[in-house]
Amino acid sequence: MNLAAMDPQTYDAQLQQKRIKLEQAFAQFEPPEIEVFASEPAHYRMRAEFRVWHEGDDLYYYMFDKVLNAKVRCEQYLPASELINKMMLALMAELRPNPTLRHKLFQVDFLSTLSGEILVSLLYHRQLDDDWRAQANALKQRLSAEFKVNLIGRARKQKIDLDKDFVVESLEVNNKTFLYKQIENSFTQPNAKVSVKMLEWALDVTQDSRGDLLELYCGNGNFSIALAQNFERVLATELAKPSVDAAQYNIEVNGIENLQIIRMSAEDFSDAMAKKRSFRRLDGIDLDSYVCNTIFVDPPRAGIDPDTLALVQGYERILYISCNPTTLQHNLEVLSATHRVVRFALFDQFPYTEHMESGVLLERHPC
Ligand SMILES: C[S@@+](CC[C@H](N)C(=O)[O-])C[C@H]1O[C@@H](n2cnc3c(N)ncnc32)[C@H](O)[C@@H]1O
Repeated sequence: MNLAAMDPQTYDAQLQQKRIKLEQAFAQFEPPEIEVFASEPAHYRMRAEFRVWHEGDDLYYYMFDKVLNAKVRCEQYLPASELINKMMLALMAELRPNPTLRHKLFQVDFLSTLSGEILVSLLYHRQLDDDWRAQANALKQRLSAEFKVNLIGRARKQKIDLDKDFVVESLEVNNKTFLYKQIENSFTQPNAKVSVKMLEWALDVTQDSRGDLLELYCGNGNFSIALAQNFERVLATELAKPSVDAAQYNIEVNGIENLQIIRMSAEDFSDAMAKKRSFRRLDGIDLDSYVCNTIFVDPPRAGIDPDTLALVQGYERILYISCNPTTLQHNLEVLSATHRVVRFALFDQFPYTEHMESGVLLERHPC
């Protein structure tokens, strides 16, 4: 974290620098002009985590500043949503004078939404007992006068949900509302408003699609749910069980009837598609019945492994969302032998940092 860089006055200039850097890094692939999607310059992060410092009777949130090489007290945090900032103040005012709730508390995580829900996780270096539970319940009651809040207590091998361990986000995508269950400690896009721009861009680049869609690394169905309208059917896979459970909920609550999610790693799924191995989880799913011209991938920072990349390369159109330009570059070095980049976007998910989220649409070279 570099707190000095977080200056809304310099936001536009910082984004231009990112655009230039991305343009230079990908020049070898001769992409069309980059489409740039800016963030809000403040209050754009829906998640934030803070360490907690104890100093006599005082108690405060802090972050580690890489440039100053020091911890910095945070009463408020510019990147975090307004809801998180409001909750930071209300929560700390409650925790500071409460011996039970502050005892050995070392971290607080916030997960907020545009829908107004917020989840607060309190992390401790001690086991949590009935006294903690009673105090936490009373705290939740008091906070509920002002917030749609849920509290979770965590300690080594212990997790106490006072009510539920998720929030339901509501995103307006091209004038349609989609609901998304987001589970504590599972992957969700951090910048909700930029996430909406990503969904709208993905809908735009796939609007003339034919047939079915195969999606790898689908998380809680963030893209799958929105993209289903552009395809006959969607088959999506994801490794993490909580995300798959959230995706099933999201299919139901959004009334999506042409989307099926399977819990499987991309590597195993590639083996199944290549008929190298068979898997019980695929019983009842006729992979050969899917007619997919398009594959959609949104892998973790490590990018796509070689076997999965070989599978991806077999499709006519590849839509690739990436949170790591370095691994995207490596994967494009392989894919560019058969495909060319026809759309290229920079989504500023992570203002004031080096991180860059990009979107690439590739089409197979004509033979
Ligand atoms: C960048 S996130 C994208 C999630 C989703 N597309 C979204 O927008 O929320 C990458 C996802 O890949 C999943 N993942 C990580 N390694 C995987 C693997 N080997 N096979 C399948 N999924 C994996 C993670 O659990 C995570 O949900």
